[in-house]
Amino acid sequence: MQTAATSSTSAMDVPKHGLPVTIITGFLGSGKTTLLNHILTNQQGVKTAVLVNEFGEIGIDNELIIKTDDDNMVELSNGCICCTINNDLVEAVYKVLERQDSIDYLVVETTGLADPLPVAMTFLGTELRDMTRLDSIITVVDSENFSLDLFNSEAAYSQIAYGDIILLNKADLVDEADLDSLEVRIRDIKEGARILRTVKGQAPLAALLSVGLFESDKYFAEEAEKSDHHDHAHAHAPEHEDHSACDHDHGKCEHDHDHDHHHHSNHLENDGFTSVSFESDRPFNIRKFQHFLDNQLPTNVFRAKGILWFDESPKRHIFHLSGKRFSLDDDQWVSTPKNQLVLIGQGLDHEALRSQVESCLTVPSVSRGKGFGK
Ligand SMILES: Nc1nc2c(ncn2[C@@H]2O[C@H](COP(=O)(O)OP(=O)(O)OP(=O)(O)O)[C@@H](O)[C@H]2O)c(=O)[nH]1
Repeated sequence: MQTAATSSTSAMDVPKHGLPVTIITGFLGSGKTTLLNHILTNQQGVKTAVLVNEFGEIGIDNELIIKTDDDNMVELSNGCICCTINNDLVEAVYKVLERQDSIDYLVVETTGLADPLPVAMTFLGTELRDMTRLDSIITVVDSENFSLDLFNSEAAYSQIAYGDIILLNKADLVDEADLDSLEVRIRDIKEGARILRTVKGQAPLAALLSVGLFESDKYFAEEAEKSDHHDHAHAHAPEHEDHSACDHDHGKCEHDHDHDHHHHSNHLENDGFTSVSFESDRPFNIRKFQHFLDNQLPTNVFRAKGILWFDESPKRHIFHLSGKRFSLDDDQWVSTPKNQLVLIGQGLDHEALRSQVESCLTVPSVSRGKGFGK
């Protein structure tokens, strides 16, 4: 294992030890960003840095995460945190640590398709181990859409299996009996987890943060066992090369996903999920977009999110689709209007979707040029 001395000197000057870290994981659209916003809004006096990793080429989340006083958010570029991001994650955490005077807590939001274990191992198995303290993994579950077999997703299983705290979120959308049976199924996978029922992630922060539920000893034992079974060479940037962590991480990937390290982006098609990202500086025609949603959007699009601009509206519209449910909320534009939309699903026909979305575009109406909507 490479020692910490090989990392950047400035990073090693960081005196901060044991920065508490919470990893928020959970399937696509389960409510991770909503939970994050709940935490950020209610953390009185605690300066929290946020690392966000998103699935899809356009980072919509950085628009959706509430801004606190200090610029505390670092967006990790598109990628699977499990493989591509390992170095970026280490780098990003260093950046946070370097801001020693301001940060008390770190929250990492993974993509909905990430296995949280490699993320945890990045904290435990690299030089970050000495500077951070993994507090817990929080798994957000969409109580309405949750199904382990539906997506045949390894990641979805892993998210439950490694959750220290599991939020049965969207409790408002299902009845009590469904929540009870969901809880039983989840306990089958993860005995002993702290299970809380939430609406919009609204759990008391004392039950979520600084709880000390992550047991690293257990992980090292499990992972050491796994790493005995494979020999894995992986090209991490030399300054952060740490094969104890790397082997562990990618051993899991290899076994689970038949993973090819020369094609990291392929791994993003995790469990068959891919994303189509769409951006335009032209507005949508609202009727055409409605037609797209009602008649064209295939059922294999499981998740969509967008910041939408309609020619007919002066407002900025926040669009979400999770499962079959979609919502459109509005607020004010603070920058020049444009359209950003990400569609995520299994077996998507990228070309068809792109051309359908494109055909919803229209030329901005003349009235807009005269000031309407500005
Ligand atoms: N009814 C209901 N809707 C919720 C709840 N929590 C979140 N939502 C909605 O679910 C949608 C997805 O929430 P997000 O917080 O963006 O989910 P996410 O897990 O961050 O999504 P990805 O990062 O794309 O995987 C949004 O429209 C939320 O407003 C809840 O408890 N009840």
